[in-house]
Amino acid sequence: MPPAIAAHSLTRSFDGGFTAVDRIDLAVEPGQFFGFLGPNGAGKSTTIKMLTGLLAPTSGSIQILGEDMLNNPVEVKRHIGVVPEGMALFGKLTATEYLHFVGRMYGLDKQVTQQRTAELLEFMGLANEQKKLLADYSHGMGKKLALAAAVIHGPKVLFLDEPFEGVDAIAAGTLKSMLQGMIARGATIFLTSHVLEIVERLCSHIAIIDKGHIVAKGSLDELRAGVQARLAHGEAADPNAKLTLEQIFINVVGGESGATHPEQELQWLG
Ligand SMILES: Nc1ncnc2c1ncn2[C@@H]1O[C@H](COP(=O)(O)OP(=O)(O)OP(=O)(O)O)[C@@H](O)[C@H]1O
Repeated sequence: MPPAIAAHSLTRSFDGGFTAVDRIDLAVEPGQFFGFLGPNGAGKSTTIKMLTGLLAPTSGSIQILGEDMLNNPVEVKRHIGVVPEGMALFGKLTATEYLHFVGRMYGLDKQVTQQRTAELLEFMGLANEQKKLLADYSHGMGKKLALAAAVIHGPKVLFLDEPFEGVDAIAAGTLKSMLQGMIARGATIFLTSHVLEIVERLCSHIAIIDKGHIVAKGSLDELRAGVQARLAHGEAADPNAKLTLEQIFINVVGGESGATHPEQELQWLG
């Protein structure tokens, strides 16, 4: 079986010559819950936009479920769902109108679209907000609706850019169990999040991008072993300590960040 997501030497430069994503390779196997991590500005959203056909790469290749994204984007988009950065909702529609539009756009018939719309709005706790225009939705409500829209056609591969940002704890719990249910039924999920406790609980495999380069990838245990081996050379390391994902992340990308030395910074601040 081909990987659910494969990218080879994927690169994106912007005007002025700045390269946000620099020759990255990714392979996500079917059924994996994959966490894509990195500091602010590392290139996560740019990568997701390329993988989902929202942004053309400068160079490199992308295959989704063995299908070439760049040569056959329409076929690929049938099988994927995406919650992009910024969500891209239509402010002048209600939630029901929006989900009907998205469902029909994916080719679902009217009855299935209506049924799934009602189920999704109920599931997301938005059933009482059906008359409100999306422009008047709160940020968290918009996130939940964007996720509903991303799954209405039952995608095999789901891309989520910060799905838990601004979502309350109860809804986050509901979303997590929905995503785990999708994985149990064979879907593949590619997710970015700065909430590392959630990523640690959900994701079996992880890649970390920093300044456009992949600096670590593998299963959580492989990443842990890599950092542990590096730390073993230092004096402060406890070889028996089980590193959290946050500790792994900070070890992999935190070295140059001013935030790791807060006592040296902003002395004038209170
Ligand atoms: N359209 C654009 N034009 C110029 N530069 C851009 C554009 N889009 C993104 N960038 C730059 O590319 C780099 C990567 O941005 P990206 O949004 O992919 O980061 P990110 O890892 O998702 O960050 P965050 O965690 O803060 O959301 C940043 O330096 C950003 O300023």
